[in-house]
Parts: sequence; C-alpha cells; structure tokens
Amino acid sequence: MNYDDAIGEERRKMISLSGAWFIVVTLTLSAFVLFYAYFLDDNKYITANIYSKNFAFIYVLFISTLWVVRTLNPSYLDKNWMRNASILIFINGMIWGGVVFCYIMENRLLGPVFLCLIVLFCGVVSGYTLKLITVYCLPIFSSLLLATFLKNGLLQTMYMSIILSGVWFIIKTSDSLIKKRINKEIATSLILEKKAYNAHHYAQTDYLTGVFNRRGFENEFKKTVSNCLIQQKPFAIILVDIDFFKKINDTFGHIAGDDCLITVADKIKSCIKFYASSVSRYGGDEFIIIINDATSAKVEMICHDIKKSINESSLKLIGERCISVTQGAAICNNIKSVNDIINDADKALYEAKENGRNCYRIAE
Ligand SMILES: Nc1nc2c(ncn2[C@@H]2O[C@H](COP(=O)(O)OP(=O)(O)OP(=O)(O)O)[C@@H](O)[C@H]2O)c(=O)[nH]1
Repeated sequence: MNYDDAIGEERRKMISLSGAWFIVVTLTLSAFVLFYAYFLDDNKYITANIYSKNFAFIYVLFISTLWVVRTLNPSYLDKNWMRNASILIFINGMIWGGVVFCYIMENRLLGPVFLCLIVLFCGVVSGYTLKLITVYCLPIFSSLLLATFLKNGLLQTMYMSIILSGVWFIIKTSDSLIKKRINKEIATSLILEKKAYNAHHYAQTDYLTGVFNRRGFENEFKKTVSNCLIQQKPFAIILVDIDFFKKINDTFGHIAGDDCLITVADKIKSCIKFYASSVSRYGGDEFIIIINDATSAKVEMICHDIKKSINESSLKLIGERCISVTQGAAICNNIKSVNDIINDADKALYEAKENGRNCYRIAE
C-alpha cells in the first residue's frame, strides 16, 4: 500500500467513525430536544419552521456538493463510499428532520452549535484532501455567517465565526494527525523491512570477508541450477584454496591470516565482477565461485586473472608477492552432471595441488 492509499484508507475509517459519532450525538441531542419541546416549550411549531429551512438548505448544499465533487473528481470518492455516505445522510436527514420539527427553543447557543455539527460532518465526510474540505466548507461557512448577520446582527455573527473557526481547526488538525500517523507507520514499516533485509543478508554473508557464506552459496547454487534447467545454459564452479594458509597463520599470526582471507576475497570479487557470477567462502581458506553461462575459455581466463591478481597482491602484515592460490574448476554442460560438479572441481583442485600449487586445473 503506498502513501496515498494509506491516507485514503485512514480517511475512510475516519468517515465511518465520524458518521457513527454523529449519529450518537444526534440521537442524544434529539432525545433532549424532544423532551424539552414537548414538556417545556409552548411555541414549538413556529421555531421549528425557521430551523427546518436552515437545515434543509444545508442538506441540499451538502448533497449537491457531494455530487459535484464526485463528478469532477471521481477518484476521490469511490462507489461504496458514495453508497455509505448516502445512507448516512439519509439516516441523519431523518433524525434531523425529527429534531428540526421539534426544535422549538429560542436558544441562540444551541442553534449554531447544531449547524456547526452538520458542517463538521460535511467537512470530515468530504475530506479526502484539505483543499477539498476548504472548497466544501467555504460556501457553507460563508452562507451561515451571512444568514446569521442578516438575522441576528454583528455580535451573533462574531460568535458564529469563532465556532466555525473551531470547526475548521478540528478538521485541519484531524487531517494533519492522520498524515503524521501514516508517516510514522510508513517509517516503522520501512525500518522493519530494512531489519528483515539485514537479517536475511547477515544470515547469508561471511562476517570476515563480506562474500556469501556456505548458506549463501547453497541458495546461489540452487538458483543457478534452476536457471541452467530453464535456459539450458552451462555453468561452472571454481574452487579457490589459499596455499599453505596454516603456515601463514602460524608464522604471522591469525590477524595476518584474516587479512590474507579478506585480500583474497577482494581480489576474486574484482576478477569476476564483469561476469554473471558469485563468490562464497566455502570453508576455512577455501572459496567457491559460480560462473553462469560459462565456457571453458571464460573459466580459464577467470582462473588466470585470479592467479595473477593474487600473486601480485601486497598484504600489510605479510608483505608483497607472497601469497598464492590453487584452483580447480568444472563446467556443468548438462543437468545430469549437476550433483557431480563440486566433486569434479574438488578433484581438479587436488590434481592442481599435486601439480605444485599456485596453478589451476579445469576438469575435462
Ligand atoms: N586466520 C584465520 N584462520 C582460519 C580461519 N578459518 C580457518 N582458519 C585456519 O585455516 C587453516 C586451514 O588449514 P589447512 O586446511 O591445512 O589449509 P592449508 O594450510 O592452506 O593447506 P593446503 O590447503 O593443503 O594448502 C587452519 O589452520 C584454520 O585454523 C579464519 O577465519 N581466520
């Protein structure tokens, strides 16, 4: 789900919530008004007439704006949303009809408050963007202010403006709260995604050299074999073993040994970087390379580059031109030989060692 979808989803939730909230408030208030009207007030029908006109006006405005917005920009309001909103409007219309009919108080406070509740509802319901809410609320707000000014004078209008500003503030705050929460959720999910990625990455990486570890190799090998099956292209395995590594460790110490492993891994990486390939640490001083789409010429060239590059390398603690590797390679031309390929490369490595080390051999 992208950012806009998440915001849309949140706003939809808010619409349902505000609808439910509005019904509860309306029911409570109407019960109160009904009680007041029938038991305490004598002029109920006259006042009811005045308020019913106001409410009817706002409802017509609300519904028509809803339709205009929907026609102009259908992506803001989907079909289900329209249906739900219409049901809400209908239910509220019925309730308000009852309230208006029975609304007989000459109370200057409660009138605007009721109107504001409707405006708030309209604003939140229509609020897919703050811009939209502004377009939506401005005519309602201004007509309310104008009507109040003409009917009740300046003081009442100022009083109404304060209430409307409050309503506007609530709408604006709720919108920025939604955005803040979504931003936080997105940030959290990005962190989790990164953590999962890191866990996956670390589980497959050799801590010392940064190349794949044995588990990483298994995965790479599986991928290569399935590619080989699908594309019918040969692949090759090269085993690289550091010569007399134990001696390096014993003579120069384990830190020098580590340095040697890191250098060999780096040299191998740079020799194979232009090929579809991967390198993993297979054992203590042994690396294994997978070359996709391999030919014997390509494999020979890579082995040669690795030998040359490692022979020429210089190590901080050991010095220059003092390490070498022996390599054994095998090419898998048909799927039958997949299981044997590592054994073949191992045999070739053994033969190369027998041959005096610092050399390579490719299995026939
Ligand atoms: N410094 C260091 N040494 C390691 C690490 N892992 C394994 N080793 C050492 O690598 C050495 C491997 O020894 P051998 O398998 O006999 O290899 P070798 O001395 O190169 O012998 P050949 O392969 O026949 O040339 C052992 O002494 C291990 O202790 C490591 O991460 N760091």
